Amino acid sequence: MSNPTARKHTALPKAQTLIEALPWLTRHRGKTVVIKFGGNAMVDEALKAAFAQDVVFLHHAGLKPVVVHGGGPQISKALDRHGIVSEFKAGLRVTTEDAMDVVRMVLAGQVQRELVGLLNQHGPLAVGLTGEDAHTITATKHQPRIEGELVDIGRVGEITEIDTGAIEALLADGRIPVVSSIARSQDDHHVYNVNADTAASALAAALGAETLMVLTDVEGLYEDWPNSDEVISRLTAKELEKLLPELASGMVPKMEGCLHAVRNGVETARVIDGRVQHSILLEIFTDEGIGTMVVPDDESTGTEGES
Ligand SMILES: Nc1ncnc2c1ncn2[C@@H]1O[C@H](COP(=O)(O)OP(=O)(O)O)[C@@H](O)[C@H]1O
Ligand SMILES: CC(=O)N[C@@H](CCC(=O)OP(=O)(O)O)C(=O)O
Repeated sequence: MSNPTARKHTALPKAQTLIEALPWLTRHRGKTVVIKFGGNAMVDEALKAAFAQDVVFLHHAGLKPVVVHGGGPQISKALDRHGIVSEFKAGLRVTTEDAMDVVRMVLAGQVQRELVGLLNQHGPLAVGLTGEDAHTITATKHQPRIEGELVDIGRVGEITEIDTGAIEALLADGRIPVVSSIARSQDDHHVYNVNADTAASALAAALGAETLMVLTDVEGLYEDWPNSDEVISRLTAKELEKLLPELASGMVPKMEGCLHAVRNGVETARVIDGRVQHSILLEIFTDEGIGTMVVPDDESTGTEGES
């Protein structure tokens, strides 16, 4: 027969881990966290399942997670199957009318459904929606300027308005909203393709979220990409603003999104490595964090690594 005292002792480290999390949980209880899960980070089944566990953990710990998902690689694969070539300009997908149908089908019908399914393995928690639903995200045609010229990239949207009503109602009902980055159009009765980083940051700002977390396929913002893998662990909005013109395509909407978020009331915006299992919990529970944290200018003197 096993010794009950020894059994209690082996469980002690688990109790200590829970107790260590107590100050963090007390500080963040009731706060909204917008988590962007990038298509490039959704690389295997175990990672997606661990992501769902982390989000459900935050929910049960009393936070209000809102998931915004990407799906760039998944869209490119589907377009390829339809014989449509993927082309990016200014980091955004050139989206013809035909491509838009595929984008919507993949984001809302495939990627979002899969995440909702994974989250709901833990209970009746997740509800999927797109920016079209209840006017959550409204956009107008986006025309980026490339070398001084306005360029037509099809049905790509620039967000003009966010209505947080549906998401707030779901949060109040104890649900986890899972949002696809498709917007209703203010110009016609069709829809727009919106970059998922941009959608996540606009939602974080409109919801008054405490944190925006962007999960991607690199460790964070590299100081001198692609020459070195030195990650910038913390920077202020002003410091980030200076860096923005030097950044390359994939990081541009992410870091612009982080800047927009912290300039509009979000306390911290973080870029973290979604290829690491349980990266959300690691970012939260380790003092130094594991990725890049952007803070508003007036918090530049805040406690190093405070999370
Ligand atoms: N300074 C940088 N630091 C890190 N990654 C960078 C940087 N500049 C460009 N990148 C690229 O950005 C990519 C991430 O963006 P993206 O491919 O759009 O990912 P996601 O699908 O997660 O949105 C990285 O894999 C990397 O190739
Ligand atoms: C306009 C635009 O580029 N939209 C993106 C939407 C998906 C996305 O942003 O996915 P990731 O986060 O995985 O990159 C696209 O069509 O790929």
